[in-house]
Amino acid sequence: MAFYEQDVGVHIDEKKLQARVRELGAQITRDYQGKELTFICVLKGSAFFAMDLARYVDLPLTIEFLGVSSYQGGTETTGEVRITTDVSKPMAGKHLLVIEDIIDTGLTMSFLLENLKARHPASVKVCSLLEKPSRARTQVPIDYKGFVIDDVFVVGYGLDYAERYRNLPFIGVMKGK
Ligand SMILES: O=P(O)(O)OC[C@H]1O[C@H](OP(=O)(O)OP(=O)(O)O)[C@H](O)[C@@H]1O
Ligand code: HPA
Repeated sequence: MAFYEQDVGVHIDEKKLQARVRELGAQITRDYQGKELTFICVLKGSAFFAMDLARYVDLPLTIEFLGVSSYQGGTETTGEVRITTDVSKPMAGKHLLVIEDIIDTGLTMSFLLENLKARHPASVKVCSLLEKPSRARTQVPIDYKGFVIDDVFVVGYGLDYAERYRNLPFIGVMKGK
């Protein structure tokens, strides 16, 4: 039995996940023709998604990482979003695409959009693999969306529970959470 099977069930399998990531990459490629794009990968959760997506984007692409944390190990947000690592360059004049694994309450993304817009980029758009609309506390625009999910705590493909399960190649659901 694999290490996760007792606690985690498959929610979106690897094949479906990769097919959708490929479609999103093609859509982004079409929409940003003629432009230079900057991915803002929101750590840690979006790391796996962002790196797969980048391979499907056929454009000149700069990759920046921005670390934020608000769940701090549990299944409920603390409501306080903290930047743990900032991007390495000024963002003024750049076309930014913020890459997230999940928009749950929306608090992280709404904080990030306000923060990034204050840096005077040419544009800011949002790409999130998952959206959990039933838990939204604030409305955030999602320009590119992978899947809409129900109110379940998901793990895998970057998403964690107490730092575990990020390395699963599929989206799983925690049994009993
Ligand atoms: O819409 P929200 O309710 O704000 O939740 C979404 C955020 O929560 C998770 O990050 P977390 O704070 O757990 O940090 P991590 O990515 O390092 O796991 C996830 O990666 C998003 O960034
Ligand atoms: O469902 C989730 N799983 C893991 N991390 C999260 N951060 C917000 N929602 C989730």
